[in-house]
Amino acid sequence: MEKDADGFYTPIAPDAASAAGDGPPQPAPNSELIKSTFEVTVTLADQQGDPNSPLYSAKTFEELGLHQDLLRGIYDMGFSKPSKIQERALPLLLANPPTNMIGQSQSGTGKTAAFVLTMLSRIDFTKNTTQALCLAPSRELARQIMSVVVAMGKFTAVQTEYAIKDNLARDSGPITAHIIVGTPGTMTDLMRKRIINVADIKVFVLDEADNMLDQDGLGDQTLRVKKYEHQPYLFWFKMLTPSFQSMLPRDHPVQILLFSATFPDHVRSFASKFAPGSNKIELQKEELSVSGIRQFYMDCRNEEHKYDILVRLYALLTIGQSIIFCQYKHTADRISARMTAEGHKVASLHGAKDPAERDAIIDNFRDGREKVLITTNVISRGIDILQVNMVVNYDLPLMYERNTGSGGEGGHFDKPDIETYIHRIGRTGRFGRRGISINFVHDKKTWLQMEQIEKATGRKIMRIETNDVDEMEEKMKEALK
Ligand SMILES: Nc1ncnc2c1ncn2[C@@H]1O[C@H](COP(=O)(O)OP(=O)(O)OP(=O)(O)O)[C@@H](O)[C@H]1O
Repeated sequence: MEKDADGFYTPIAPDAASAAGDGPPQPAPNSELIKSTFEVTVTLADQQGDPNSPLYSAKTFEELGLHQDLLRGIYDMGFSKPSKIQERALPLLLANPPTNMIGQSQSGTGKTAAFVLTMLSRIDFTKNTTQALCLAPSRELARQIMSVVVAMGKFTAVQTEYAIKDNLARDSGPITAHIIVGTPGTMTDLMRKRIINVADIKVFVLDEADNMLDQDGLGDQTLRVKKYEHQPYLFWFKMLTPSFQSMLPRDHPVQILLFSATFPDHVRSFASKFAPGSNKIELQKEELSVSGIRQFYMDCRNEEHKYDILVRLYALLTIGQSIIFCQYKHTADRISARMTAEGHKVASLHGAKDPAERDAIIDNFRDGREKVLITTNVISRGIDILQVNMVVNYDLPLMYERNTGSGGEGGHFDKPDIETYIHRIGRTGRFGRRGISINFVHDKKTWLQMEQIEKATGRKIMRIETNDVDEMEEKMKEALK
């Protein structure tokens, strides 16, 4: 397949975009071109035609035949041209009759706009009924997706509603919003109670689909089990997926869209069943993460040394914004309390905090009022904050494996969680920007785990000396240039 240097543009500030006034919508002024080097494979559901043909890619948003109101929304957001995934996916997503899609593209390459435009394009605004549902694994991501729906739909009559915890009044009546964005547990609950009416649903989107469709103990992957306490939405989805699907309307087809930066093999086949007959856009295995993210590691002596190094990095962490990932909520709380007591300004966010507090913490971070966020996997996926230029894996992401053998009760966290690693580091280096990630390793076991990650992702992870702060600073500043 031909390499395409044209697919990937940096955004420009929204206020610099051509204001959406009267007359035909105008693209944002030329933005700096960034070479897109990754390759995608397109497989068409009907096996007809050549997926490399220009017919299957759109170099401009106009070519897509989008409604003027949507074009105005896109340009108002400062987008001038489609990114590679948008260029490839949108013609397939918008074609009639609607076809399902499994869309894979690296973190920060613009998948959200692809599925949001599809939802908005398919809404019949003359009807006050729910016509599109979108599920995301965390409330933070659901809120972010909603902000894109609202921004892109700014010049349409779209009505939206959340299906996230504590967002609806207890006695709220039926929802009539065109698009509902939420998390699986609340969405399913509202569907069961018939507060959400699915009769007119045309589009159903699963963002971070591989995560939510991970069937764990099924098929030949019976041993690959993640521990639900650490990813409770997996539990929800595993329990609810079959009933969820059965709640969707049967009298007309629903376009099912599955998007993610990762689709591990054991999820891929289930995804194909969940979204039958889909067009597929897939990444090569060795291109799962973007090249703009420079990856480093630091050899720490022990757990306490990890903390010391983090504190020594503080000045660097606050040059832009940074996210520190821990395996456990209590670790995130402990190190943030300790750093705060020592006079550093940091925030911590995890799933045990109440919803209002979570919203305030992520909003503060998004607006730059907090510069360092210490967290768990809860925001490892999807969160798009362009100023984040550093990600620290204070603990490497690990997956839970059940013990094998007779009487194999319990399990252990020993195996690196490659997908979560790819998503975590993808919180930086968004849309062609540069970013750096640093892994803390502190013993042979963690070193070997990191080696497995390096092998699986095919990207070099460079060592940084922990006892030479100047070298540390120099290397990092160099990487961000
Ligand atoms: N065509 C475009 N022109 C300019 N900027 C864009 C364009 N498309 C998307 N962006 C911007 O790129 C950033 C990343 O997009 P998005 O969050 O959709 O990435 P993603 O592929 O969903 O990433 P992830 O896998 O991490 O969820 C966003 O800030 C978005 O506004």
